[in-house]
Amino acid sequence: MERINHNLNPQSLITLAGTVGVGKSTLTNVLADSLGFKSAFEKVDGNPYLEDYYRDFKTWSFHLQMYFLAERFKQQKRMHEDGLGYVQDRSIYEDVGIFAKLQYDQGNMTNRDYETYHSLFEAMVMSPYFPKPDVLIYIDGSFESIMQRIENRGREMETNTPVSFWEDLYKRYKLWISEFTECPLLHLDIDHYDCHDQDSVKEIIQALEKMQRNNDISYLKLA
Ligand SMILES: Nc1ncnc2c1ncn2[C@@H]1O[C@H](COP(=O)(O)OP(=O)(O)O)[C@@H](O)[C@H]1O
Ligand SMILES: Nc1ncnc2c1ncn2[C@H]1C[C@H](O)[C@@H](COP(=O)(O)O)O1
Repeated sequence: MERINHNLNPQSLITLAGTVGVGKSTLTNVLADSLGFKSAFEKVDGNPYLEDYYRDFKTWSFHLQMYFLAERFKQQKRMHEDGLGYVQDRSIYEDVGIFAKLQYDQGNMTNRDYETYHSLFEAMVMSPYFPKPDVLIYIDGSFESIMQRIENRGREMETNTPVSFWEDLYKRYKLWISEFTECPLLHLDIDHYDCHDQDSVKEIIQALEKMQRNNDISYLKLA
C-alpha cells in the first residue's frame, strides 16, 4: 500500500484492538505502511505455550498470560525507547480485561494466580513505558464474518477450538468495548470497510486526523 500524506503527530501510538481473526495484524501492516509508522506485532510463531494452551486451558492459562505480559512489556519498552510513531497490534487492556478474565471466570485460573497476574499488570502500567495510546482502533464485525476469517487463516489450534469459545470471546469483546474509557476510540466494522482499498484507508486516516485535531473527540464510528 502506498504512503498517504497525513498530518498526524509522528510520535503517535495507534493501537488496534478486536477479537481473534478480525483483521488486526492485516490493518496494522496497511496502516503502518500508509502512515510511514513502525509496526509492533503480537507474535504467534515461536510462542512456547499457545498450542498447549488451546489443548488444555486449565494447565496452561497462567503460563500463557505471564508470557504475553512479559512480551508486551518488552514491546512497550522498545516502542518507548524508539520515540513511538507506532501502529500496535493488540492492546494490553485486552490481555487483562478479556483473555485472563475469561479463563479466570471459567475456573481455568486460580484466585492466587489471577491476583499475581493482576498485580504484575498494575505495576507494569504504572511504569513510564506504558503511555496510553493516542487512539485505540476497535475492529468489529459480524460473528459469521470473523469465524470465516479464522477458518480461512487456518491456524489448527484455533479451528479445532469449539465455536462456543469464540462466541464467549465475541460477547466479552462487545461488553469490554462498551465500557472502555482508557483513551479515544475509533470504531470500525469489517463489513463496512476494506483495508485493501485505498479509499477506505484514507477514510480511516482522515478520521484519525480529525480525532487528533479536535482532541475533545473521544469516540468516532466509521460505518
Ligand atoms: N480486509 C480483509 N478482507 C478479507 N480478509 C481479510 C481482511 N483483513 C484480514 N483478512 C484475513 O482474515 C484473517 C485474519 O486476519 P488477521 O489480520 O490475521 O487477524 P487478527 O490479527 O485480528 O487475528 C487472515 O487470513 C487475513 O488474511
Ligand atoms: N492474552 C491472551 N490470552 C490468551 N490467548 C491470547 C492472548 N493474546 C492473544 N492470544 C491468542 C489468540 C490467538 O490465538 C493468538 C493471536 O491473536 P490474534 O488476535 O490472532 O492476533 O493468540
